[in-house]
Amino acid sequence: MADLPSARPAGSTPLLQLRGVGFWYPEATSDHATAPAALRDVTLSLAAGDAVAVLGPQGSGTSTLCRAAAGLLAEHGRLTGSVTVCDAALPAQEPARLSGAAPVALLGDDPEAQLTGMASVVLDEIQLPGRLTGLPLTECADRAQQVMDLLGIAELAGRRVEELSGGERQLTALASLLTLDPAVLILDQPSLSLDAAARARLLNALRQHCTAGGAVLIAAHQWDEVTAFCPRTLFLEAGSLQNASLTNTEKRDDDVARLLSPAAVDDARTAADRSSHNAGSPTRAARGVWDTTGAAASPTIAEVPVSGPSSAPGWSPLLQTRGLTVVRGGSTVLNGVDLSLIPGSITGALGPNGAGKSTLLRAVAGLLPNRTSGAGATTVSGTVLGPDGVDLTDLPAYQRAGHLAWVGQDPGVQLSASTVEKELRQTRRGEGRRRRAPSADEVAEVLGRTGLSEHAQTHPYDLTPAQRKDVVIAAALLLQPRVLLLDEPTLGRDGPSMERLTRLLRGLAHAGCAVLLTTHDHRWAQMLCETLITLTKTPRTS
Ligand SMILES: Nc1ncnc2c1ncn2[C@@H]1O[C@H](COP(=O)(O)OP(=O)(O)OP(=O)(O)O)[C@@H](O)[C@H]1O
Repeated sequence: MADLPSARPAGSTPLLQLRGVGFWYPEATSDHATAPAALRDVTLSLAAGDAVAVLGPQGSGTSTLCRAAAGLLAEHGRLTGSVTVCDAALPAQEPARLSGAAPVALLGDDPEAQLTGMASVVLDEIQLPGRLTGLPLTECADRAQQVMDLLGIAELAGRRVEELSGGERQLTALASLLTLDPAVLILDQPSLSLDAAARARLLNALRQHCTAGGAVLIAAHQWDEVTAFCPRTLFLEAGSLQNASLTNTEKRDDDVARLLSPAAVDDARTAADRSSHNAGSPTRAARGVWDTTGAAASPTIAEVPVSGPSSAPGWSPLLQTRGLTVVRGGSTVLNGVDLSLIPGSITGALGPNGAGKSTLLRAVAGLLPNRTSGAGATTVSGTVLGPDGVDLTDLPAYQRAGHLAWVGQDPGVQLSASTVEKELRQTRRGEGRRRRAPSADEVAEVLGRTGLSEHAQTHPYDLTPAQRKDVVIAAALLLQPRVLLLDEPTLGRDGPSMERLTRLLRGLAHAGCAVLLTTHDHRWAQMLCETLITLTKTPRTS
């Protein structure tokens, strides 16, 4: 950005330098010599213009590395080695004293924790970091306008934060960070929830950041066009950076040129496709990274049969919608959606950010009660029929739950217990006085199916966002639903987790369940779903 006070040192001084960084979380610090480290001897240097992707499976330490690089770890465990940003040692460095130009800014990987909760309107949220760092109001407004234009979200400026879709929230959080014009931009899974067009705009923003002399560090469990943007790819395994790094330098210029051409959306996918077929792709898969560009090739996923009981004659739909229409805040979000889900089917709902995918699932689950006045005015019309043709249209959510289970985009809102096991034990199946808690064996079984066996006694908020989603999926499985509604189940998953999810869903379909899911991972959806529906975004009238 032009004419801003710069926190960047001149010349070739590294903007970010980690030297021999080790980190132990508090529970491991008592026995530092033998306890497993979350990070071990990590050495990494980023100069002006550098973009580095650190890839690794869930639990490998990618988020810990991001927080260490941002100076956010030392108080919560034992940190060894050193971290310097723009020649200042962290965590002593204080961004607030640098006249609005922050040396380092971090976008975390938890979509539920990215927004401040201090602003009710998007424009205020985006301006907030600048205002907190003492920038003049006009400067805050100028920067906010620039980053909203860059990320293509100017239309969101006056919207209420609580009304945003998942992708709109992610873009708002990114915009807030960019207003700080940080020297080092640290992004933990920045593509979470973003559609292809938004990913292309993010790439453009990252390119501008690097061209202007900044540096970018991206951490991810998934390979996509945003990680492919980085000329250097490193792998993290059990907290250690591995020797086998993938240098994309020779293809970078070509790929980036394509990614940023006018047809950036299609080209972004093409470039990532091409990258996935280079020598690095097997390396990524072997290291537990999910390749959003090559999902169909996974042999372990192909093992589970696709067809369920739907092939038997005489099965009637488990879920039907007729003319399902949702109007929110005066704008039509869903317009006459007709769906029919037969037993054993997996249906994918695709569409850009804000198209109404979550709204569809919530409307089916009965989670959008009619409210005719006020800021969140919502009207739902049309018909929803459940298993055996039972009319769910006028039933409240808790009564629909006997027929279908809903796993929302944000798992946090569905969790309330202090351990994973307690959360699952409080799931109640059946109706009225016949409702009963699941047995210990039933809980153990779903923990195994969702890969959570080792985490039975873990607090859900000590899990990764993807694992938290698994807890909610496990609770849904305990309800033995005939219809499963699954909102964005792929977010933040590594390769093994994606394969487990895929097997789980195919197993459910094989047992006769009907699954309706939403995702931005189109390759995965094409491989998994027999039916794909695409929702389009309707222009807002207010
Ligand atoms: N309470 C509300 N009042 C007004 N508009 C709302 C409300 N809640 C959601 N919306 C809007 O409805 C539209 C659809 O949102 P929804 O979350 O269903 O989109 P989505 O397709 O799931 O998007 P994403 O891919 O980003 O998750 C968005 O424009 C969103 O801002």
